[in-house]
Amino acid sequence: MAFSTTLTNSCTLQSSLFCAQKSNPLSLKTSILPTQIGKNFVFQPLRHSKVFSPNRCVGKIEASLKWEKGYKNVEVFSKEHLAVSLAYDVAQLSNKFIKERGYFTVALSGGSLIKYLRKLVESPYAETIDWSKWHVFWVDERVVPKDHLESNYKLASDGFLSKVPIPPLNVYAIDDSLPPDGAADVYETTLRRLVTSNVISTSTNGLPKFDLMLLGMGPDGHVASLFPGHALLQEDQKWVTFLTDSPKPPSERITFTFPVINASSNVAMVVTGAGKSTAVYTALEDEKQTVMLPVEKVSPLEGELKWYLDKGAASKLFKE
Ligand SMILES: O=C(O)[C@H](O)[C@@H](O)[C@H](O)[C@H](O)COP(=O)(O)O
Repeated sequence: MAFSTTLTNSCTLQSSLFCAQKSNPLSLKTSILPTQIGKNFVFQPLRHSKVFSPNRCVGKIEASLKWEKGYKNVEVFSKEHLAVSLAYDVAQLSNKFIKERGYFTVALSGGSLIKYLRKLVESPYAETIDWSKWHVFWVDERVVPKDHLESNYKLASDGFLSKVPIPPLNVYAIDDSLPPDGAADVYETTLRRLVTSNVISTSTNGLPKFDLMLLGMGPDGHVASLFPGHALLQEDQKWVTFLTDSPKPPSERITFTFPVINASSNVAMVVTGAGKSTAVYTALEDEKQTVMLPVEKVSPLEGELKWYLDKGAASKLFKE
């Protein structure tokens, strides 16, 4: 429950407000959530500056808002403040897990997530995080060469990994010489080896338990390469699987399965843009749809899920 620690430290006032209204969290929009004036939201100051690190204060995150809904922790930021907050939280988790276990295992998605990690490569994190203990994986990857424009590895390497001193052997790209089925099998074998050697923790049900999984979400509610209506949503045996019919190009991909995603210690769901507001609303509102979006299946069994939204992605949550 590492995120909880961060949240409690940073937001005592809201936590008590949220607890008081937890039975109907969306009613918060009429009380402490923002009112909409024209196209702008008015945010209430939320955080106690005395419990912030200096860096957190510099980011003016007091202009964000947050509420809890059961296991779901949700924060809404400007895009800039989202990057500041995400970096702070990732750094906290990195320190915690390196202290506890000697490693920090992080699984990345592709997409816009990578640009929201940009503050991690800046001061103070660039100097203070013990990058030598990081082990980096991909939640999903397109089966293309590593230098291909569509490669999630290339995206992360160019925008993040090349800027920090993570040992190359700790960065687990797919074997891009293999077809999708072979690449998925080899990736799962790698995970099994790292679970055996305790680099990756193990959940009580014997699955790899990543310290942090960083997920994006598509406008259709997909996460990783697990798309609406696809048979892989039900995969419960494999840790890593493949598809050759991805509705989002490129068609050939490998992906972690939901059991592995939900075995994580921490899942950060980083979602921005008004184009995703309907899927965000569907995922966070109470009345369950007959057909669940993939994102609704993200529910860590022994861990913590936290949503990082921008105002566009959160916009439907605030409508009366
Ligand atoms: O390989 C992929 O296509 C990505 O891993 C994908 O799952 C991504 O995370 C979401 O589509 C969100 O992407 P955006 O944040 O760019 O919308």
